[in-house]
Amino acid sequence: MPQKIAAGNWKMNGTRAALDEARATAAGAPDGVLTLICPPATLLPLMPAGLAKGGQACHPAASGAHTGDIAAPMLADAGATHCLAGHSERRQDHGETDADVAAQVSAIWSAGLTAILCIGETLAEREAGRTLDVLFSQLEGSLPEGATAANTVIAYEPVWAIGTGKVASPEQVDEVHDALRGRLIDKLAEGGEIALLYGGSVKAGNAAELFALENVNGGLVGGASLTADDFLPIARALAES
Ligand SMILES: O=C[C@H](O)COP(=O)(O)O
Repeated sequence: MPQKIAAGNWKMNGTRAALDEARATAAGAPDGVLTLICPPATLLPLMPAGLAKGGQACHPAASGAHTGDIAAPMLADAGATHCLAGHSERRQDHGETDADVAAQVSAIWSAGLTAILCIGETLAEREAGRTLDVLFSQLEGSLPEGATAANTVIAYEPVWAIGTGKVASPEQVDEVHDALRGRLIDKLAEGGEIALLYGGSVKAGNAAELFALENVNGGLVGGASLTADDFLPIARALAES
């Protein structure tokens, strides 16, 4: 069985005052689930024990003259075990291509971290009936050779559902996750064991029905991961699924 993962992405939110929420989340994290928070890099070394920690992005190089960037070994040094790659906000705001994302995933692996590779279609692509084509193409282009259940997690995040309050329906998520699972099994020896997360307006009220789906192994949660009151019920719903 793939690992169950409740992953929070704090995005560009949080100063030291937010560490109280991380502490409360760590204190209430349920057994049987990897509860992970990807805070801003400034908070990474300050995060409490009892939670897994992740970076939100990294540069493909291990060091060098890249002002403002963060390298995967620095994230590892600051306590991260995971790092997101290819989040749609990075693809949009920073023009990251599949090739850029693949280079980041390789860097994440080289630093001994697990990559959480994000893929997702826009509303226009969904309405044009291209959802699976887009996702398979992102998978092909942004996941290098060598993915295993230990070094890779895939997060399906429909762009139109991120931060909009519009969660994908269980039918839509089920269809996509089943297709992704099939593709991973076809391509990779450990494709059946790689955790598949859903992301996009996950909250306490919809978590249980999403996590009940066969190929949904957890969530990548943005807004509802910022407080323990919002995030813990999601992690608990996953533990009970
Ligand atoms: O990384 C998290 C996703 O972008 C989902 O964000 P959201 O839960 O605020 O919609």
